[in-house]
Amino acid sequence: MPAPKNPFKADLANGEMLYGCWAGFGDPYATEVLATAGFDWLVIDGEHAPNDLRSISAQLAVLSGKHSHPVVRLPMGEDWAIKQVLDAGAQTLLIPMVESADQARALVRAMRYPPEGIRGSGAALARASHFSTIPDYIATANAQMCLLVQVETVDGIAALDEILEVEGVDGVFIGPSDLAADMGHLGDSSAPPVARIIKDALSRIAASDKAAGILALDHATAQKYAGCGAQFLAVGIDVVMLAQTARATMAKWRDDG
Ligand SMILES: O=C(O)C(=O)C[C@H](O)[C@@H](O)CO
Repeated sequence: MPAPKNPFKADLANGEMLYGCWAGFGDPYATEVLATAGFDWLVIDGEHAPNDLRSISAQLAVLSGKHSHPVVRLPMGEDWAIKQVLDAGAQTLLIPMVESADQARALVRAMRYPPEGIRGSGAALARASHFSTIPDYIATANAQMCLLVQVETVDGIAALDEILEVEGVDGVFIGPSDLAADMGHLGDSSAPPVARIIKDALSRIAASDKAAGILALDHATAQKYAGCGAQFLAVGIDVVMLAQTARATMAKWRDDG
């Protein structure tokens, strides 16, 4: 019995359009609610949301068997952290601030068991192997690993062509907020210089053998990014959805009664 198939990795390779959403409450109950919406992928965000290994593991558990595929984002691409979340059962990682092909190659190796990589062998006690009930897990896990690297700085954009050549990278996600900040347009990813770079980057990624990904919170921008070649397209953040809906609801009753 092999490691579980990664449907998200397969759908990316088949050119499927995949719509995602950020899961930012750091809570399995909220992520389970979000999964009822039917998004193709959900980002369990360990970079900007209050997540730790326990909360990430709990969210992986509630998403097991559901349509929404869990994409775990780590704060940074550290080998030890990658080892922990893969053992917890993550198969798809989104790693921020990737700025070189060497960095991307190191991430590929960190996600794979030897001889292809350096992932520590601890599957015997890991949720990933269903606690040793998948006898062939370590022999078959590498093929199901899906690596999404975030290119979101001026240096990262400059290295994009080399990053696109790295075997084992499945997708490249352009981080509009951080890219705008690094370009001197903090808080404004719609600034013309930033928009031009994003458009060019998405089209170059889409023209490669990798999938292009990005996040947009308004429909028009998301459609524009899709038109530029974005294939895994995040179209919302759960925290923002709740905050905006709650405030609008109170404002309406305060105004209309
Ligand atoms: O740079 C970006 O934009 C991203 O990487 C996405 C953000 O981190 C996301 O949390 C929305 O702000």
